Amino acid sequence: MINLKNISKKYGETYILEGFSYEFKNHGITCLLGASGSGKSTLFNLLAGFDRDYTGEIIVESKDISEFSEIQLSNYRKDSIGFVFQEYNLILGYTVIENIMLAAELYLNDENENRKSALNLLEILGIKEKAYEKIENLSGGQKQRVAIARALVGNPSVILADEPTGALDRKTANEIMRIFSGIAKERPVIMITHDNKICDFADEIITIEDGKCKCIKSIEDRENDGNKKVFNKRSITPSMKKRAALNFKAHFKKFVGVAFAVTIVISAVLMSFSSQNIINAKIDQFEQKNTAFAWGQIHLNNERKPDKLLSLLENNPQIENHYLQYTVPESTIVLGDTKVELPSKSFGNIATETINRGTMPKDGEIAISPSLAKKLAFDMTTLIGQEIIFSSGEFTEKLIISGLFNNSLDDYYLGSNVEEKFYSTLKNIENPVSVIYKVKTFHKVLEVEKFLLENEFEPKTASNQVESLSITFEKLKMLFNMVTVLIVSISIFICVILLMKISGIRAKEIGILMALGYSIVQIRKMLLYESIKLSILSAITTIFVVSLLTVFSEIIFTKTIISLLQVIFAICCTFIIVWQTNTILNSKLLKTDPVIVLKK
Ligand SMILES: Nc1ncnc2c1ncn2[C@@H]1O[C@H](COP(=O)(O)OP(=O)(O)OP(=O)(O)O)[C@@H](O)[C@H]1O
Repeated sequence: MINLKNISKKYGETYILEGFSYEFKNHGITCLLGASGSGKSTLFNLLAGFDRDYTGEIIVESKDISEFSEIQLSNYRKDSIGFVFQEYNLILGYTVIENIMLAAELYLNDENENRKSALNLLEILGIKEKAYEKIENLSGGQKQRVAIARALVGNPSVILADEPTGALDRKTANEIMRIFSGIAKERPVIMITHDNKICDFADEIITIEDGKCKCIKSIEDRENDGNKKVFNKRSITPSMKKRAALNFKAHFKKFVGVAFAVTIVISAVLMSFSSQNIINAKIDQFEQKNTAFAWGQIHLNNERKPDKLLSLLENNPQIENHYLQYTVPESTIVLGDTKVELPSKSFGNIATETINRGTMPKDGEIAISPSLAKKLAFDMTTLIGQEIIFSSGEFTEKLIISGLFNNSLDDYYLGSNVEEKFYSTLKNIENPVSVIYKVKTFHKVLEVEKFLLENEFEPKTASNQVESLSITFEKLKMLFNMVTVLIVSISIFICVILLMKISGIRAKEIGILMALGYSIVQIRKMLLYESIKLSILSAITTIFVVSLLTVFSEIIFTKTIISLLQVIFAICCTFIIVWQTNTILNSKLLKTDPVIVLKK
């Protein structure tokens, strides 16, 4: 049935097998003994069709396997060979029956029939009661029985066993060998071993010496004794979708781990964007409340014409508004029956005043000093929000008191629009006292101030407060960014470790599938379905985590800090990252060398 003709195999310039020839008998156990490094595993890999780099002929069931294509080799492993390994090479996370059905599915598409034949084999091997147990809960001997059942379920012509008792104690090893003796009645069992005691069960013993075969013990070939078994082969295409689903179930915890790790990375990035949102929102809020901080004022000397300054302000894109200020005449403020007369004054820059109650005046508002407030009401705190009538010359306007600012004199500040309107009603105004300007954004105050100083104009601004606030905001942003970078780094590290670990486990599984006779096309399909499932799971995890973050942010910041666009971005990113990473890992997995992974 198996005839090795003049096999030569070398690594580099060293021949491991050189003119190795041997014809295996059609049944019985053949032990391949030999010193370590003599070439036993090399021969095993050639017989299995894992290694094609050799000369000579390997004739199995009248066909030379050296002429097989990759697909034909997969079919050869599926139809002709049943593998048993020292380390069992069963799929962890699968149950006993699932491991056996993994091989059975290659022959028959009927789940019930496959289950029946798997249970039947388990009964023969004495572990039927373990059928629905997870592989990791079995003893070494039980695992090897499962591996034997898996090897037999396809009814192979040959059993190839690599140190099948190497991990077992003597008693269990003998039990397993008795099973092999039974199997060997119908087909050849070729077994690599170091263990001389195992050879007691062997019908034939061969060894490799100087790359050639040396027969130590032989039996009469009983090929023509009329008991030759006929190996019926049915070949079908197993459902890789179903296989992917089972894998997904078996590795669910690991997949969830990966999904969460990726989600945390994405959420960390999202939080980084959102923290910028929070900071910007806080700055905006502050600016809204403290619009006067954006004002600067430049006093004009009599001899200095304001034309150059006005043109500088006009052309500066940071400036939102500017106007000339004049000395204003006496004025009156009326609140109900109370009327207060106020002297002539020039407006300063409210940005440099300290507001101790309420806010700085905006459009249609006025801020007053405490001494003036006292003249208007007994309890000055009640004044905020009240309406007064301000009049001076021809100008009369109803204004709301926005706040109280620190000043010992009877003084007031008008909202900028009111102030500007007021100037337009003044007659005979020729000499402006100062120019006042407003920058568009609060944190540009310092930039504009620097620009004016460079042009030899010295503005009066609230630069000290603005600077300290800007530094605080910057530090806050930096802190957020550092925390984000830290979280992202840790998450990426966890992701890489998890994916590498999963990849290692998966490589072994891919090796097992290859040994069982699954083709690369089938394995690629299975990995594709798994990738889709993992990517969807990761996207769902992201939706879950982002929803939680949104709820928390609403509780903590009392508003949504993550926009819908950011959520969609996070979900898409998760899907793409997982999909891409998987595609790269899967292409590496498909290049798995079963020889290497099955030996580990
Ligand atoms: N991929 C390889 N590249 C180079 N040399 C290799 C390779 N695989 C095996 N060898 C060498 O070929 C020789 C035979 O190795 P092989 O694994 O077949 O021996 P073995 O008889 O199975 O040994 P052991 O009983 O220790 O498993 C050794 O000297 C080994 O170093």
